Amino acid sequence: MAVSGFEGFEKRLELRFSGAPGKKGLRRLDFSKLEKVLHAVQCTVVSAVGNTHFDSYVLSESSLFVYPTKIIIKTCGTTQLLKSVRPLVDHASTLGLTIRGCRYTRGTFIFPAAQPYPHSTFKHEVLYLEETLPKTLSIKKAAVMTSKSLHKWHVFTACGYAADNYKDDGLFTLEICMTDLDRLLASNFFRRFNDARTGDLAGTEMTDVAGIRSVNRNALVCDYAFDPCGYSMNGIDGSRYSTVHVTPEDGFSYASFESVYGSREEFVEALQKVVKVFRPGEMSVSTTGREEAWRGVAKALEPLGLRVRSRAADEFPDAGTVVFQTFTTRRK
Ligand SMILES: C[S@+](CC[C@H](N)C(=O)[O-])C[C@H]1O[C@@H](n2cnc3c(N)ncnc32)[C@H](O)[C@@H]1O
Repeated sequence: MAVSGFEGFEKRLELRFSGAPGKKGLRRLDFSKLEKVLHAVQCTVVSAVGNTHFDSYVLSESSLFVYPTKIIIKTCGTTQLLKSVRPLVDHASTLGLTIRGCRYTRGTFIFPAAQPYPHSTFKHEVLYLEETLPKTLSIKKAAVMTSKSLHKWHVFTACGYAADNYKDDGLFTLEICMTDLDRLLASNFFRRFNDARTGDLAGTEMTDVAGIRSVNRNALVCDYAFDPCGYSMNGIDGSRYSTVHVTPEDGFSYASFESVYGSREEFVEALQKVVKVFRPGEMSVSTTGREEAWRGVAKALEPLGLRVRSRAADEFPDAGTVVFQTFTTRRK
């Protein structure tokens, strides 16, 4: 942990592959190999669950999702996420899979000086990715999407041939980053002193008490409570994942939510439920994929007292349209 506090803002990496012989693809990767990759990143698995579509792991610092031809790995704190790129590409190759696309995103760190190389600056991260990814991923773009506050959205994407470029599959990814959480609501993510319970049991209670279960009642939830505070959960619902992470400490409180949606109607309800769980003073909402996904976000947040402060949009190879919007409460 940084001397001053825990860095909640996650780094997120998505690697897309092709050529999976057999249905399981990357899911055939030995757990011991995954553990070694995570060791290099400096985190461990605390809980795991899977279904017919994918495997989901709650990590000591956020989450990992393994699909037959896609890996999403999200880590916070002072982890070195990008150290996973080379071993993941190499392991995939031993399974007959070739990397086709890479997407790396993150917000603005609360404690940037505590980040180790290559996460010390976005420039270092981009150079590291460019040096580490196979040269075949030659269509690249890196950009920092700005806002009226300190919050920025850092995006790097890379893919190979034009044929590997982004294809609209009707889905988009929603990523929410919330800071300055309501103190009373944040207290739901502190464990009772000496409660003598496992992280899983305490996590399940937090999921219910905080109202996270109601965000998607169809999801199978894998949750974990850290000691003395902190919470992570992965939800799995068919082929779709959702994930929530909470750093509740006052002064650097942070919570994130991420999921995949097919329609605006679907996600607007989830967005409102998530905001009610945390009542953040400030938040950002990033939508990646379908261009029109951002519409309706401001209207959904307005009744909850959140006012749009900025909106930025850009196009990325392998990702489609990214729209980054920031909000503040009226009390600010
Ligand atoms: C891993 S969780 C959630 C991470 C997520 N990115 C976030 O900040 O929302 C981080 C929270 O758990 C707490 N925590 C307690 N023990 C921890 C551990 N061994 N590893 C990581 N976090 C721990 C941290 O202080 C922090 O409040």
